[in-house]
Amino acid sequence: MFKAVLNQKPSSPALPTDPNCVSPPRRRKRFEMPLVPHIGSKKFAQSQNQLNGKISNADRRGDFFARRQRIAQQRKSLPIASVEKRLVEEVRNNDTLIIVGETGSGKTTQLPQFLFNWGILS
Ligand SMILES: Nc1ncnc2c1ncn2[C@@H]1O[C@H](COP(=O)(O)OP(=O)(O)OP(=O)(O)O)[C@@H](O)[C@H]1O
Repeated sequence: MFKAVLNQKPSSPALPTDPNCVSPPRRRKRFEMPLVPHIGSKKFAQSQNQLNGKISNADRRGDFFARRQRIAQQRKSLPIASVEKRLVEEVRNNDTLIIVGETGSGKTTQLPQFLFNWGILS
């Protein structure tokens, strides 16, 4: 029975060979993040140390709000934060988007959160 199913011809032609099938053009784009003082640079390390130092005592006491504030500040300091809105628009407007940015700029950890917050992912 399995063999019989495999030998059956499809009743309609496959989409790619159908001359009447015109697929819409795919929109592709390359998005390059701006270079900003970043991981590996002294300035970035200093800014992260400042952020860590500022609230670390409250953090140690398990202060939820201080911890949340520190995370928010660290997220804001990442290069990807400055292009959040533009990036979300590009994701909306393109079928394929290649995002180029320095290592540690926030592509992996921040982009999914942006897409969730802007209602693109649920
Ligand atoms: N588990 C973690 N704890 C603390 N900080 C983290 C953690 N994971 C990532 N980070 C920090 O978050 C920032 C963004 O990292 P992320 O992995 O999103 O960058 P990326 O652009 O995807 O990097 P890559 O190109 O190397 O994958 C970096 O500064 C990184 O050090």
